[in-house]
Amino acid sequence: MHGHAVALGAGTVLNALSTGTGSAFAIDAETAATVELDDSDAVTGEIAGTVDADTRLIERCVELAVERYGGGDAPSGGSVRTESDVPMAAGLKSSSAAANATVLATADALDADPDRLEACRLGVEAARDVGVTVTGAFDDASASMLGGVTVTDNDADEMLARDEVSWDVLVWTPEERAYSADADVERCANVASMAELVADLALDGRYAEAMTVNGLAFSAALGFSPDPAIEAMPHVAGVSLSGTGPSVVAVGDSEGLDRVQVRWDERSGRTWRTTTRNDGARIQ
Ligand SMILES: Nc1ncnc2c1ncn2[C@@H]1O[C@H](COP(=O)(O)OP(=O)(O)O)[C@@H](O)[C@H]1O
Ligand SMILES: O=C(O)C1=C[C@@H](OP(=O)(O)O)[C@@H](O)[C@H](O)C1
Repeated sequence: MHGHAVALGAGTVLNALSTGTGSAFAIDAETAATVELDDSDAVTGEIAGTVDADTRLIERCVELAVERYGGGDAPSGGSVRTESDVPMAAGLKSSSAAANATVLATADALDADPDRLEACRLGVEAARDVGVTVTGAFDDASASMLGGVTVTDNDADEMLARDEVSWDVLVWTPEERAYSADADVERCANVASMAELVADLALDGRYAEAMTVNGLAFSAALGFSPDPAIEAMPHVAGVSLSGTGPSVVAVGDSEGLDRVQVRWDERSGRTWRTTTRNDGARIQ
């Protein structure tokens, strides 16, 4: 029984670590998952291009999805392999993209075509089970699954708003990695009043301004330099540290982003261009 699906990476509008309310937007970077189900009594995971990466998230996603969509004589085991354009633990929602793609690929292997939000909640449950998240990251997971920009309550796994956006996007991804599970949650709690302001802006549809305020607050709270954002601000609609970092994302028009790219190209790491996506994850 074979299944295949693709889900999207995302950038941050509001980091949920402070208040539980979060917001993210899907970008044109994809993670693909291929699932084979059998009666081997165990699920094994593999992440293309890595040797010692943590495969527990995708293995747990297969287990939960088989339980949910498999019925009475469900297969007892299988394998899952992901291939991803989304850099791991760089703030661009690699975990949400991997979980969503794996849940949908498992459903595909079982000939199911689940409701996308329900499938997304299953990936969030898997992320909580294996401890790769602080709040469950329903904000990131819903943007990755549905496309567009979402605003969510991560304590209740509820959607507060969803919109379509069409921005060019510039991303700076330094070499370092920052696992969400290691983030300093207490420092994030200190900027709760700023996070509330960001949520108000986002719920008003002022996503790009919300992002910029978020970036200043959370780069300070999490100990990242605000310099890349300050350089970008005169030329873009919005710019923020993405998630718990280290990537920084800027959105706006192409000419403004060109000007910022010249500056960010001088930094170590990778500066790359993409766009927002409004179509979300798909079974293939
Ligand atoms: N392509 C992938 N395949 C399987 N698991 C992945 C993949 N990418 C990320 N993960 C899981 O997500 C974890 C990183 O999550 P996190 O620190 O939240 O980073 P991000 O901000 O990129 O989501 C990894 O340790 C791994 O468990
Ligand atoms: O683990 C979590 O609960 C979260 C992690 C952060 O994202 P990253 O995983 O991109 O760092 C943050 O932006 C999100 O709102 C919630």
